[in-house]
Amino acid sequence: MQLHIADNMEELSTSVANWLVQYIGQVLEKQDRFTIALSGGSTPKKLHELLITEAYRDKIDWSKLHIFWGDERYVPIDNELSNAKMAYDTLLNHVPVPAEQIHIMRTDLEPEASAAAYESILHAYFDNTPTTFDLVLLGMGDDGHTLSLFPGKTEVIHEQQRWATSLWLESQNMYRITLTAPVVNKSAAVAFLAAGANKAVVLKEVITGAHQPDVYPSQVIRPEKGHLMWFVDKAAAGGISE
Ligand SMILES: O=C1O[C@H](COP(=O)(O)O)[C@@H](O)[C@H](O)[C@H]1O
Repeated sequence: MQLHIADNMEELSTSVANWLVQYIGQVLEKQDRFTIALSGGSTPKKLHELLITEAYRDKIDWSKLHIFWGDERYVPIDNELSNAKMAYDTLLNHVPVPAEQIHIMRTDLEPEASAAAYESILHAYFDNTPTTFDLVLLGMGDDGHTLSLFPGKTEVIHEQQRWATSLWLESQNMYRITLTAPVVNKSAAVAFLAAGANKAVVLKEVITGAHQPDVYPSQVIRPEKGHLMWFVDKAAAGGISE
């Protein structure tokens, strides 16, 4: 595991953007597509905004990117809570990724049908490849959740077979659709982005504490062969050092 600590959100997003440009370029020297799962929430917004600036936009061959999501809130795509809407507004509406290479988690189907449809897409992409995604970008909530793997949602946290599933979240009165650990842990690289002092206590437990994935679901993310990176700001790092 590699831990990168930036001074603030701006620097954190810049480090990830620089690393991303270099990593995508390196992967595309060996293959003709780059598969990436985006995260939702608020943390990636700054990164997205940077990637569409002149400094970065032309350094990425967007035509070769294939876009997925790590999880989705079961709301219509024009709802402010939609992870897909956030990514379109801040990134995808501004870069030339072919529409047929963008795979949203659908919320116009029943939650379980949507998860099953997503799994079919994932299997079509990855059944004959040694790894799944080239990169999964993840966030972490201040309760330790990542994707839509929330504390106490034991069955979903410990899922072994399915690559995508749906779940009901009482606390938010909402269904979620999420990738599961088996498909994420087969990725070539996973990068967590976390910022803010409200994440410090949990981040320390996730990275340095005992393995308790039911309490801290982010701990279930352990790529089998791929790289695991954490990009965090000083506030989230608290007392942890690189
Ligand atoms: O609900 C969610 O939250 C996490 C963390 O979001 P953040 O606002 O703290 O960055 C996010 O990674 C996930 O995709 C999203 O559905």
